[in-house]
Amino acid sequence: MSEVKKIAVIAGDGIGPEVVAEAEKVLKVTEEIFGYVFETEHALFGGIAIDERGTPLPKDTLEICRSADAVLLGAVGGPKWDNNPKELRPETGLLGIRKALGLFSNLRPAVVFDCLKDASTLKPEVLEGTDLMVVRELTGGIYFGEKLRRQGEFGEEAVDTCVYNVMEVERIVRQAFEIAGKRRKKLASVDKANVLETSRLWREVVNKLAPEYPDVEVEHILVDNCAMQLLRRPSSFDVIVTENMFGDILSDEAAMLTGSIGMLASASMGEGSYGLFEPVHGSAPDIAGQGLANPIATILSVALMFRMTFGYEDAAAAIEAAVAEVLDAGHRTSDIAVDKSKAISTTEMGDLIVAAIRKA
Ligand SMILES: NC(=O)C1=CN([C@@H]2O[C@H](COP(=O)(O)OP(=O)(O)OC[C@H]3O[C@@H](n4cnc5c(N)ncnc54)[C@H](O)[C@@H]3O)[C@@H](O)[C@H]2O)C=CC1
Ligand SMILES: CC(C)CC(=O)C(=O)O
Ligand SMILES: [Mg+2]
Repeated sequence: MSEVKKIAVIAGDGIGPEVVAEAEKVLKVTEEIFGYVFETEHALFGGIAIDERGTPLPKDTLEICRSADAVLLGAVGGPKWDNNPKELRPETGLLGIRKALGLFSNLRPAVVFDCLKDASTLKPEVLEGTDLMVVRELTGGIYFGEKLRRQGEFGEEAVDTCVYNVMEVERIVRQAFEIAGKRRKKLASVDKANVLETSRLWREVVNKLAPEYPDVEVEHILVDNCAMQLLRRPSSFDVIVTENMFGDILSDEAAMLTGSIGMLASASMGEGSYGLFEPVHGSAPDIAGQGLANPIATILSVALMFRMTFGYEDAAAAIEAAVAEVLDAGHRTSDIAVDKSKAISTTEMGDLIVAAIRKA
């Protein structure tokens, strides 16, 4: 019997439970077809944990994640909690779990499916061949810096502080170089070095490490230019490495290359193979509870888990092939449908992908 792999499952808020339910169907069919064994343990997290336990990140949830081999997360957040004090916001729990688990490296692949080119707002010829990976520093920068309010010369002021140290930059840049070395050997380092001191440190570190990776071509690009070039020449990008906030923004922009943020998976890793796997998107309160959510981002996050944490390349490839097969057959959730009248539901998309895995 295959070794039991423990997966902490966090559904979260909004569409989180809907898309995680589809991903759990994929876990089950993988056990059936490939003989792998998963022990899942659900944990409360985010807004629902605030409501039920008075904190977005209960201690037992962190323990469940720490004792697992990997974490599958849906999404957290919603208008209900937006005006809470900082410590009672779901997003604080998200930043907290990333920091607590040492997950400094957020990998966000964006690959254009040929059959989905018409789902993008960009011209098909511009999208041709787009296959990029955003490597986002995930536990530093302005999201984790000091935040305060104070009385200034002109009334109340708010302050957000951005800090990066050499160690934080080196470890994410090294990962990005190594990833680029296994891909098309091009690394675009994105910063705002013409203004920000943290970006000047970032660029110095990239330049210091570059000689260790002579086969990787390095491009330094300012974040505003990169945001524009992502729409102008997306297929020219291989690996993008950048700090936390820029990566957050650019990876959502990359969603439009693929047709929808409902297509974007992610892996949050530390130095080892342990990881937290979640869709790039959020809890989508505007469509929650309507069966509209595209589960593919979460299902492809399971494929990333199989590949990066468990080494189950066969199962990872089977999931990715099943997603491609279902999309090639013309099945679309509303976010990627040209003819919305033909759109299928979250559960129908999940069932079709499971059937395609089973049939393979
Ligand atoms: N990792 C996480 O848990 C994240 C949580 N959030 C939280 O989510 C909440 C909503 O944030 P938004 O800015 O609206 O971002 P969002 O990513 O939840 O939604 C942005 C837009 O994309 C659509 N969308 C998102 N996922 C989709 C899917 N799977 N299928 C189809 N359409 C999808 C939504 O309907 C919405 O129109 C906020 O509370 C935010 O803080 C936002 C990003 C990440
Ligand atoms: C709380 C936010 C940083 C979540 C988010 O937007 C993300 O991780 O992409
Ligand atoms: Mg984001």
